[in-house]
Amino acid sequence: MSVRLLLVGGGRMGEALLGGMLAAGRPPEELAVAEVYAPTRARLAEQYPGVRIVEAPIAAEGVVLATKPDGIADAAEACVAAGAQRLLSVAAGVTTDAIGTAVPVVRAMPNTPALVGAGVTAIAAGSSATEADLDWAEDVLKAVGVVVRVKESQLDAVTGVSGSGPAYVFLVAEALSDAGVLAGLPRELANTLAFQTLLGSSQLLVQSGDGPAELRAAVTSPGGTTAAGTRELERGGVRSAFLEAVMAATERSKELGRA
Ligand SMILES: NC(=O)C1=CN([C@@H]2O[C@H](COP(=O)(O)OP(=O)(O)OC[C@H]3O[C@@H](n4cnc5c(N)ncnc54)[C@H](O)[C@@H]3O)[C@@H](O)[C@H]2O)C=CC1
Ligand SMILES: O=C(O)[C@@H]1CCC=N1
Repeated sequence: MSVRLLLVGGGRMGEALLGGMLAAGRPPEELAVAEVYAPTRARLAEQYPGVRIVEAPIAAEGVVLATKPDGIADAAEACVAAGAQRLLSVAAGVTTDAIGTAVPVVRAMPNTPALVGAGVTAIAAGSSATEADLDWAEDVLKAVGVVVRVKESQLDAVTGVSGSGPAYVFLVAEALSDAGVLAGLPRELANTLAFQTLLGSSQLLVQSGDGPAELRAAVTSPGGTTAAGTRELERGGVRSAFLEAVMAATERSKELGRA
């Protein structure tokens, strides 16, 4: 009997999607994971009871391909040979043309906050994928966060912003906490202040409808502490560092697609 959804690759992204879908209430019996690495299979089996954990692809109505970019085309072929009806690839850079299987392919770029239901995923249809395939992909992914539809040509830039984005935010979290310690606070307190500030600021940004410049102005009293701190961030080139980081990640995504 074929499974509803097979995840191929139970690594960091595959597990974020798996954990997020289960937390959102998807029944474990509908899900399977194909993972080549035995210790990972053992860990997943223990952590996610009810989910079928296998070594190689099995027949599935739909498949999420979450192996490394250079293994995606082979994994796709193996899934189609096993009876997959449609594929959703989350690999950075690899185009749907390069995957080029006999079944429809949707390409997506999710991010790891999917694990806590707060991901954002952009999806794009390959040439043989229909609106119904995009609806299917959106249905799978909306359980773990916001889903947006883009042109496939935009996915490298999406990767630079939101696929890799959590790593930039975690770096900011580390730096803000380290700065608190430098200013004399105990680590645990600095972590609480830094992490909750990131969470609260993100919620305010998304929920208030105000733009970041407006919200930043509301924190910045004339001649006050924030203006003094912001001047140092600008002096350190933080804005330009973000521009360069996203451009470098976008370019790297394109390179992965050419490899
Ligand atoms: N980690 C992230 O934040 C994101 C990753 N991605 C994409 O997700 C994919 C996976 O990335 P990660 O999870 O970070 O890598 P990872 O290395 O943590 O996971 C890959 C997993 O696939 C397994 N694997 C390799 N070949 C396989 C095969 N033929 N069949 C079954 N399992 C196989 C590996 O043993 C490993 O557990 C990549 O293509 C990446 O571009 C996309 C968005 C975000
Ligand atoms: O670093 C990477 O290549 C993957 C794709 C986006 C996030 N992680």
